[in-house]
Amino acid sequence: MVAIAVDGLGKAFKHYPTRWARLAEWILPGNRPHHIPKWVLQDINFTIDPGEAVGIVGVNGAGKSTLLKLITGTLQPSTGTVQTHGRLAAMLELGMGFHPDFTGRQNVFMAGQLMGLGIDEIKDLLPEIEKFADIGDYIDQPVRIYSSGMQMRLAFSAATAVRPDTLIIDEAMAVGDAYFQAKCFQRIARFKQQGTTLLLVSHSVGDIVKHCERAILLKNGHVEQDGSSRQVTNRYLDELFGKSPCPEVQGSCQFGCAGTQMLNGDDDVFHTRPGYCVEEHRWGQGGGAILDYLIVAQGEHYPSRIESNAQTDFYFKVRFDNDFSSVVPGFLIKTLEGIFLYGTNSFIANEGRSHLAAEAGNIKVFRFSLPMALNEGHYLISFGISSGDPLTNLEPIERRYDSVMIHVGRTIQFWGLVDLTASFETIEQQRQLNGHTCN
Ligand SMILES: Nc1ncnc2c1ncn2[C@@H]1O[C@H](COP(=O)(O)OP(=O)(O)OP(=O)(O)O)[C@@H](O)[C@H]1O
Repeated sequence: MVAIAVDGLGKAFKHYPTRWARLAEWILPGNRPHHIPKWVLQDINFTIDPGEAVGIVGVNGAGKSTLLKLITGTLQPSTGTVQTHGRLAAMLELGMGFHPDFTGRQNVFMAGQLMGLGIDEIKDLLPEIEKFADIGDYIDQPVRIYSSGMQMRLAFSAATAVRPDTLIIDEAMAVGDAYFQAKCFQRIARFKQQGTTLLLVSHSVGDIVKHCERAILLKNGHVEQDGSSRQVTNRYLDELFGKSPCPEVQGSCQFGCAGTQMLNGDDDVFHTRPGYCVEEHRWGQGGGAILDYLIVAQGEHYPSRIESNAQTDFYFKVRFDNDFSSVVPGFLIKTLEGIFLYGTNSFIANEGRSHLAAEAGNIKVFRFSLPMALNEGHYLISFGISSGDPLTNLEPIERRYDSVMIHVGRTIQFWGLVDLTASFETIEQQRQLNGHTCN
């Protein structure tokens, strides 16, 4: 028996080209239809086994929420079938359909009954629901005065008061604060251990990889990929950031071959390289251009995954169109959320010893080498070339911010984003001697 079986599922919404078309269809029901079917899901097929944790990813409008609504029965399919087994709890949208004029407590009773619980059962569960939601006296206030985070707290707490066979969550937890989200994920993890099937829609690749072993990528209403969450989320990020595979330079040869390719050409091929982000921010005052880049780690060019702490070389090639008495290449790493993790330039990295000049027509390749002392995740790389005095006034010739995305693999060596390479020792500070304390 499977937990969820989706077979040939499709959903078309009615799209009316004009205001009058809707009216015409309403007042002339027997007449020809005045709408155009807008298919948002077509021919979706998959099964989910009991106890599996599956993430659904896809860009805005890909059909994720519609799929969950079809699975939970909130929407009726236009084609195909959905079968679910066991008790299903779903957090589809904020507030789980809470009535704004009723209090939190009254809403919990209504939601509990909709989930098939009896009044006495709900009464027994209420103290635990209140404790988990932790919204204090608001439980007796009308839901309309709740913040979105408070609604989500109460909704999650009520929906998961009894372990469901299948738990379906649509991005709803994003409105909770970090502490409450962690509490929710702890509960979800416990349910998973006890056999609950999980279906999770999230734009957070980290959450999908952490909580789901499998993921499904929806694209334009179709299943684009169904596989391990790591592979599928990588593909999703490629969709988001526009990675363009470049098979001729992928592989595991040493730097020489691609390095020669980099050195030889003078075309701008930056955007053709694996990991390139179409949404880069490219700017500067001119006088040169960053044409190409290469990443080498573990003996691989453009590795799809860099092991945490692996020594990594970032090469980038610059064409100079003007003469510069001093040029300064620079390099930055940020998280996908934009947190600036690390930046350096040739001057800082060489402790002030580096002085570089360039003439119009020169093409130069620069390299920053560093251990990828970061935790698992995706990061954005920026390259820059500036002119002027690195101590007083640098003018950007060209900067390609957030132009490359890298994926750093899992580590068990530290917690947090960055490996600050702490050392540890036990210091024996005090010794007891004959009842006296000696330092
Ligand atoms: N009730 C509706 N009537 C008409 N079109 C709808 C309706 N609900 C959804 N759609 C359309 O279906 C498409 C898929 O929407 P859906 O909300 O499922 O996408 P999604 O992947 O969940 O997006 P997001 O990441 O933005 O939440 C969108 O183009 C949306 O406009």
